[in-house]
Amino acid sequence: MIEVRRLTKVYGAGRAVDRLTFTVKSGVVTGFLGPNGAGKTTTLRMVMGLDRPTEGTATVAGRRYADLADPLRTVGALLDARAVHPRRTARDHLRCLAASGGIADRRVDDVLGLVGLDQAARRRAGEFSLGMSQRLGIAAALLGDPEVLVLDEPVNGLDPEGIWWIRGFMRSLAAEGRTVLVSSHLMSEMSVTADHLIVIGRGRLLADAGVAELTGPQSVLVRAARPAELAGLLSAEGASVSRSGKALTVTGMGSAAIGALAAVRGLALIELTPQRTTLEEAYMGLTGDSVEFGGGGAS
Ligand SMILES: Nc1ncnc2c1ncn2[C@@H]1O[C@H](COP(=O)(O)OP(=O)(O)OP(=O)(O)O)[C@@H](O)[C@H]1O
Repeated sequence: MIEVRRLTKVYGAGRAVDRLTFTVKSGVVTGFLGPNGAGKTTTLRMVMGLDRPTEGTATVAGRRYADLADPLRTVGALLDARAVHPRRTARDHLRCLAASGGIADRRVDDVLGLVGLDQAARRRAGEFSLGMSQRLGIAAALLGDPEVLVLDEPVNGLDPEGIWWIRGFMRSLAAEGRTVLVSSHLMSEMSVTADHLIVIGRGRLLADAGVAELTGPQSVLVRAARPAELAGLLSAEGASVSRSGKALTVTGMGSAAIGALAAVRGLALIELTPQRTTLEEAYMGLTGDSVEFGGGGAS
């Protein structure tokens, strides 16, 4: 578990992170979303003990990073995949990290296998593609077999195969009961990867909710030959109905139930369409006022 309480980071006159409070639970993938400059990396660096909070706390498994008895075995992070010695082989890079954390050499081969880099183990890390570098970074994060994983923009710049692999890998780590926090500025990516979302803008918390919750309650658009009759029937069954001409917007009842009720009463339907706010729309609505540099027009 990761717990962030009133976490604040001030740089000069600006607040990169502003009294942020949230909890990241185990067993699910939690997306950490926000536009560029929202404060995601700064937050993750404070969680990992790389930056000191101006105020507030960030703890992993109940302790600040600096107070962890065995940090590599508690939390692993991918913050900058290119932060490797370019002439060192992938294997040697991991062996150095393992040695510094008192981790046995054989774990290096285990993690290289886990991320699919066994064939590239003796190649220099400086020759790796971005996708391979991301895999190496994830291997490093997994060295201590930690219960908590923090990944900063792991799919940035990857091709579809690389994205697909990382997505599945994060899901499998969460399914093992680990805590997985992954940052992104792309809602489209997080909507297919994460179960839970923490959305920030200008350093502040904008939303902390399940993916389904963020899209709001589902409504169904129904067009019927005899709309007044159908509206009365649906209302009597407990649905909320608003009417505009032949079109009804129904909440509180799914499309299957609406179709079944109409069929039983012999009411012809012209259209029956579930309406759902896309996550992208929900995200734009949340972060619209908090982007650093808007695309034209007023900011
Ligand atoms: N070392 C620093 N000194 C001064 N300002 C900083 C520093 N690090 C970050 N900032 C500022 O803090 C704000 C948050 O930056 P941060 O990198 O945490 O955002 P982010 O959400 O990770 O953005 P991105 O998606 O672009 O990586 C930005 O306005 C940035 O310019």
